[in-house]
Amino acid sequence: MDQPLLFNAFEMASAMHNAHGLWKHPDSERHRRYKELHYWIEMAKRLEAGLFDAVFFADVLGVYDTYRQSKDPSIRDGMQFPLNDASLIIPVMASVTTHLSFVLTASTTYEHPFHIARRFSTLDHLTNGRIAWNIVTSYLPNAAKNFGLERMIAHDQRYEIADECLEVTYKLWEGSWEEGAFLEDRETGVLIDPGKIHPINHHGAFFSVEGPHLCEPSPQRTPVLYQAGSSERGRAFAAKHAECVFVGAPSPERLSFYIQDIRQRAERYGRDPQQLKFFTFLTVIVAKTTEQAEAKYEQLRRLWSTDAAKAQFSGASGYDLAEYEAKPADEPFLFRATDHGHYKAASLTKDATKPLTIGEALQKAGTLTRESVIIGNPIQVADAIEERARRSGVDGFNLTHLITPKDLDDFIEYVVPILQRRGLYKTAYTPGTMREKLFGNGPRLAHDHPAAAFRPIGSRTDG
Ligand SMILES: Cc1cc2nc3c(=O)[nH]c(=O)nc-3n(C[C@H](O)[C@H](O)[C@H](O)COP(=O)(O)O)c2cc1C
Repeated sequence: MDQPLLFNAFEMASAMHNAHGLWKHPDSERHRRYKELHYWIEMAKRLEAGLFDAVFFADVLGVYDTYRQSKDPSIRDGMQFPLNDASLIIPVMASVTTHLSFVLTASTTYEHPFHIARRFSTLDHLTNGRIAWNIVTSYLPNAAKNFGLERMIAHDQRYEIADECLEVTYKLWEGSWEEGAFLEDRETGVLIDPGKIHPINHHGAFFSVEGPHLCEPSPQRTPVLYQAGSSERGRAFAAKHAECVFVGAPSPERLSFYIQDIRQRAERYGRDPQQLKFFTFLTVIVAKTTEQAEAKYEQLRRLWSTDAAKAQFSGASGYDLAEYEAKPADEPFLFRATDHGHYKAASLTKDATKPLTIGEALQKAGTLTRESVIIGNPIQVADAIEERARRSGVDGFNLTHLITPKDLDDFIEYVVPILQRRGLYKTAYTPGTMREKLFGNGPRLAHDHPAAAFRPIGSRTDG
């Protein structure tokens, strides 16, 4: 690896996030303090001191209620519920940091592109160009019902809407305001030149937007674009739009397949395939000694909530695992496409290292399995991270922290210095916007990105 790996703290403005049942651990603070402004101010300072690239705020717009056809298993353990709006937390975190970037999730299915464009322009201004958009189409039935629908829009149809949503935001961010529109000319009495502000007059299958964009061009204009699809349609979308892509798969080899596949698809869209950066999940249980780390893992395993874990898997995949609990455990656990997300089901079926029975799949979905975490002393953890990156070709990780904020402190104290000595972790931030830190080619989207086609004629090669 010729450059340091990238590390995001995987977060949510919620009581618990992917640490099922661990609110019961004596060191857990987040389930009480996630509501406090000062908690997030402390978090921002901690992450910047630890030289994290970004804090990645996942988000959903409903409660997971597929498992047992009930919201109770999610609510009981605070599984991604209660859940606040991270867009209101980010400016506060930005005010106490200089380099830490922020990834905010927004749904193309339930949020209108005009709103999305204004929110991200505002955040790009307030963070001085340190904002990214994690583009999601949303996979929860309760979210559909929260926005007036009887049932979810079909999986691939959501990506059709997402494609048009992105086109509208590109027109607003990249094409509506020319450079130099802000004149502040006291002689002529013109603050902003109307001749440089343009409507977008978008009329499409799903959206109709006249414009112009209400916001003045921000440092990046278009936020850095993240996406995490692993289905056929999801990978096509990522290849067309994403600068940073999440891939979740149970083996480095399967990760590598997805990375190469999406790079090849990006090339077919006329994009430089090396301009995409790939991230995957990482969960670490580290302590000074192997024995202490193993003891920590045993304690977490005992506190783990199988119900909350199955609620998350069922909601993300559309497989009500309660139905599988009633089937013979030795039957094969097979993939079937649902209108939820596909990657969770794929991880236990077509991406699995071997075919699984229903009993094996239920065990993996419901427990804190050894293969889902890296356990060990600092050297062992650093070795495992280095090997996973080398075998898969990922550029970085989304670090899940099971006990928050203690696990982040442990990672920064024990693992970061070793990775730094190996050249695998930065020792200082580089200057500039989030996009400049990631790609080193200026603050704007690359000129071969589809958004560039919406720039005013004279400025299409910017970026
Ligand atoms: C690291 C990661 C983070 C994700 N964060 C969110 C999120 O915050 N909200 C959401 O609705 N979906 C989230 N997803 C799910 C994706 O948006 C998408 O639905 C999923 O990858 C399935 O895509 P597919 O159906 O194209 O395979 C995330 C997925 C991954 C791998």
